[in-house]
Amino acid sequence: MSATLTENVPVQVSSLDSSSDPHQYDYDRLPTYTHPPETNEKLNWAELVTLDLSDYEREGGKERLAAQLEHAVHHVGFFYVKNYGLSPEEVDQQFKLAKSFFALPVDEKAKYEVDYASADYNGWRRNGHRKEGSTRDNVEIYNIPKFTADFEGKYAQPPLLQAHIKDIEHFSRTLHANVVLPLLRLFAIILRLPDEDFLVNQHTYEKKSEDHFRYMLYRKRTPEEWEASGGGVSNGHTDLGTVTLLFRQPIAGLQILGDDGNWTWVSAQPGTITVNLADTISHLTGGWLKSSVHRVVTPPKDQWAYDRTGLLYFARPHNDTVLNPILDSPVLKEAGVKPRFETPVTMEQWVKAKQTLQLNPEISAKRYAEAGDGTVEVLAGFRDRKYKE
Ligand SMILES: O=C(O)CCC(=O)C(=O)O
Ligand SMILES: [Fe+2]
Repeated sequence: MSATLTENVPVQVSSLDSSSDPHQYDYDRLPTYTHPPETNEKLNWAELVTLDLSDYEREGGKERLAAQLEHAVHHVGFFYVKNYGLSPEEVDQQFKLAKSFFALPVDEKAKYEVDYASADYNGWRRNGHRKEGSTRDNVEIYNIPKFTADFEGKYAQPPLLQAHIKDIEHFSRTLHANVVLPLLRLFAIILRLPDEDFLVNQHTYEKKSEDHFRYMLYRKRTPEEWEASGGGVSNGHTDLGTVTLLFRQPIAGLQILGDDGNWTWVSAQPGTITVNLADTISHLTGGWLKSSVHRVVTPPKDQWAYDRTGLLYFARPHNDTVLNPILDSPVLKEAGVKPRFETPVTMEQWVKAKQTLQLNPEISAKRYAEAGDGTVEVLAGFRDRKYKE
């Protein structure tokens, strides 16, 4: 079924066919991407803070932003950022590439299919991989690793993306430099760490880590298909890394589970990226920074006829980071946080354990069934659980 790429064997990166038109993938020759209209339905929207990152470099800016963020990262796990240093044109180009990539024939995309069994998520994840109600999921994913020596030559890109690889690299690196690293300094300020760069030093771009940039497509469905999917497009989950960045797109669907047990909808704020905290930053703070439970559900009816296209960036610490609570934070000391694993676990082990469950629904189902209490041991005594309605 899948044409997987073998790790460690350098793959010849495909170049444009010399006989073909070298301009065939120019942005102005690709199909246009326009955001679908927003819903008119009244939904129970989450109230989230918005950080203006242009304040970051100003005198006292970091402290102002940290104060604004403190409640959100401890209790909510979700917020927005704006003014992150990429132009609307650059963002639109990436939406265009996402749309064009998913429009490629299945056989073409299958050449880049992920290696599910090895829990290697870079490449294309096909739709229909997971059961959903009485049907199967309709979500496609394309993951691109960091642009560093560790990944060079390991993942071939289709000619469409290869033609724009410099822009994709610039986009990914900018998100890391302009959003991920500043946020990590704000977290350090909130945790009152003596070294503001403590977390930054565990997340440098050049050292090996499993950060990745993602195109995602939730394909539109017929009313019958939406009914059959049973309402839950993705199950409630926490992301496995440090933070996840989600570009604004207007199809409602993303929901957050609040402390009060209620799900609220995340709205599409113009010019923003939605950020959610994920498991690793929670492990590093013994649960003090909140890895938020979220899910994507069937959109409101007035949006059923549209595809939902996602651009995401997943930030993660270096693979050799040990996921124990940071020792020199007065905030964590006061809170008395404890390690979340029975024995020390590295990021590399954590990624493998969690991705094995995420990429292999049958393994996940079997292990949940064995536990029998709605939970599963991911690794070293740390358990994930199912989140129901
Ligand atoms: O598409 C979204 O809004 C969220 C996707 C998500 O939760 C994920 O990919 O982990
Ligand atoms: Fe997620």
